[in-house]
Amino acid sequence: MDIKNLFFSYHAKEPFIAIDELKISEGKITTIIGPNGCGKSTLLALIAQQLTYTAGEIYIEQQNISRLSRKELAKKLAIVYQQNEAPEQYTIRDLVKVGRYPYRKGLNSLSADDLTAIDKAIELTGLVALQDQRLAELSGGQRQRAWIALALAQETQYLLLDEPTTYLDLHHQFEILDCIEKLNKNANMTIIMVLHDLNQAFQYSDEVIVMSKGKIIKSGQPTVTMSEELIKGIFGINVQIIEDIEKNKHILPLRK
Ligand SMILES: Nc1ncnc2c1ncn2[C@@H]1O[C@H](COP(=O)(O)OP(=O)(O)OP(=O)(O)O)[C@@H](O)[C@H]1O
Repeated sequence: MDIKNLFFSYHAKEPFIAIDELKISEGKITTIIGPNGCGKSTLLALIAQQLTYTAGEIYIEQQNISRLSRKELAKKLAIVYQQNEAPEQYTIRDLVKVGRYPYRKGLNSLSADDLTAIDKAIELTGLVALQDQRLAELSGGQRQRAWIALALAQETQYLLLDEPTTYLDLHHQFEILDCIEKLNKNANMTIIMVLHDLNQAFQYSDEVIVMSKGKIIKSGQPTVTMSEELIKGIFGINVQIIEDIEKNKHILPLRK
């Protein structure tokens, strides 16, 4: 994905989001990090064409995606928001069926392709046994996986996730991140997500994008990009980057 000269403002004055050039690699996991209010969700929403930018272009495979119809775009790119709402009486399967809307014509019944995509999405998210359970009866982690399954049923190359681990306990946070990693590795999906946990960004991302005040400060491989100095500069906290016996790096926040 290529983003060029992207400008956006919620208010008419100066642009809030200002990005000259940003490339997001296909087939990789890219995580956007940065302090509260720096524009992470706004950037995701701009990529997903949920907000109209004042200038700029976003290309997927040389195609300017602002020119695509909603259905065409929904075949290329799916987004899972931080908070998602659906009728509580829906079962997981009902919800996942919604992901087939870009492929459906009118109110026709589901095609064989639709059913295959729905089954695959439910399987990839580990929800086969729970598929007839109502959303109201699910835990936060199961519910999050159900929304990811809806996005998968869209059969897109790109999956965008806005803070997919919010409100989940540590076990379920890792469950979701492992599920996302599997989608990337096994289904070759390009993942663009927002995370607050810097260690999780470190461990699960091929690339990170560091934002501050609507701008991209740095991007690249996490271990190269996220230095102690950069984290101090962006978040105003002292950290130490340490290595465990398996040579994995971890960010250790220090009290001032
Ligand atoms: N609909 C809106 N109208 C006006 N201002 C908005 C709107 N949505 C967000 N903002 C403002 O834009 C800025 C960026 O918000 P955004 O949600 O993109 O940040 P973020 O980095 O995702 O933050 P967080 O980490 O807190 O989720 C904030 O100052 C926010 O108040």
